[in-house]
Amino acid sequence: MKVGLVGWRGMVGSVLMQRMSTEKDFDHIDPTYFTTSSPGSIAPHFGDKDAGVLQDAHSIDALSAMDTIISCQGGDYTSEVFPKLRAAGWAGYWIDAASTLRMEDDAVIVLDPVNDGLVETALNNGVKNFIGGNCTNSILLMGVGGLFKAGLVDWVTSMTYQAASGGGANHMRELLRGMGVIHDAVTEELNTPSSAILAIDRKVSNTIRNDVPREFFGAPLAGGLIPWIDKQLDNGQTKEEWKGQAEVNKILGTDTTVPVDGLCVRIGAMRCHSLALTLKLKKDLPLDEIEQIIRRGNDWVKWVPNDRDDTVAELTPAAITGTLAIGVGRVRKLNMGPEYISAFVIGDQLLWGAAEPLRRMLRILLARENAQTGA
Ligand SMILES: NC(=O)C1=CN([C@@H]2O[C@H](COP(=O)(O)OP(=O)(O)OC[C@H]3O[C@@H](n4cnc5c(N)ncnc54)[C@H](OP(=O)(O)O)[C@@H]3O)[C@@H](O)[C@H]2O)C=CC1
Ligand SMILES: N[C@@H](CC(=O)OP(=O)(O)O)C(=O)O
Repeated sequence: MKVGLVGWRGMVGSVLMQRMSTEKDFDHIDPTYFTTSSPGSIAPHFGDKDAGVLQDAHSIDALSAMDTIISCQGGDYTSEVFPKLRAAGWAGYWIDAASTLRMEDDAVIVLDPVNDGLVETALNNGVKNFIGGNCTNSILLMGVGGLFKAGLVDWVTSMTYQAASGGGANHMRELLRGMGVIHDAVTEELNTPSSAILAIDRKVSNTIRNDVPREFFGAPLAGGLIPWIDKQLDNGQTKEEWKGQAEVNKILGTDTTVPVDGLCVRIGAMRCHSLALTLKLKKDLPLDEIEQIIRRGNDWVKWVPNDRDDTVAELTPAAITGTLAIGVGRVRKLNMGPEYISAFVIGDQLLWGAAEPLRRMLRILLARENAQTGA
């Protein structure tokens, strides 16, 4: 299969290349690398394959030669190039990390451990556009998808704690610079055990207000949080919050909309998104049964018992970052009634939240191609 890779050197694209190398995906494809900035330069050698030189990511002719294109280049690129490519008659598979096409009727939001049936049906029906979901929603469903698939969820509120990486590489750098600025302001006092903590705190507060950089986030993130992610909508939701219900229901292919809503908050984690959930179940189930349903959701659920030691050791960004595990813990019955449960879900937003569903979609296409050719 001739596979065009656009956006391979960006943050999401780099994680995708790492995962494709680890999983030996390159053994099964004939890769061509595209660039918006340096066509003609030497292409990278992922999977030890010589791919010649970088092709122009705006060349409809060059793109049209591909059977499948995977783009991590971003929404502006998709908006500009995708319609031209289809208008030129290209009938290949388009796999994309950007949100641009997600809610289109002729596109499926791909998260195969949760919606492989829907993906299969779409392929059989000739659908060609497969788009990765919003990171928060993919992590939510990788965590508690078992409950949704069992038809047990009446509604869910999702209060999120989202990492800097969701904004991109510059946002991660800004967070780290901010941490450094704060530390620099009180280094001397920190090295003096007798210094007064309230004096340190006063200096830190002033530094956060005045000196922590905010060019990319628009507010100081280091030492704080920002309870707003993405654009403002007329109904008071942020765009990130709006995506919750829209995407979760589309991923699941629900006939009746399951309400999903909550507040999305940016915090000073690097690349792990977390969600504190309140789920109203359709019936009162014992906790051990709920645990089994969640565990059976998919192979990546890492169940964390609701006790202190396990939670602080296993249900944190420090434990989850860089792994494909989706931590699910703090599951207990809430005071509101026996059908109300809490859950805390955490995952690496560059893996399941961005790159992993894309490479798995490629694998699904390769498996179909092999089945058709008898290879
Ligand atoms: N960040 C996230 O968490 C998520 C992002 N997405 C989607 O993925 C898209 C890409 O996001 P992300 O990977 O963060 O974007 P990046 O900004 O990291 O990369 C996008 C492109 O920028 C160009 N670029 C310019 N300067 C550099 C540089 N110094 N290093 C690397 N690339 C550079 C590259 O294009 P070229 O090689 O052509 O110059 C690259 O492909 C987003 O727009 C979004 O639609 C989806 C889910 C999550
Ligand atoms: N908006 C997400 C990251 C992202 O890229 O989302 P989307 O793929 O829906 O645009 C965040 O900031 O954490």
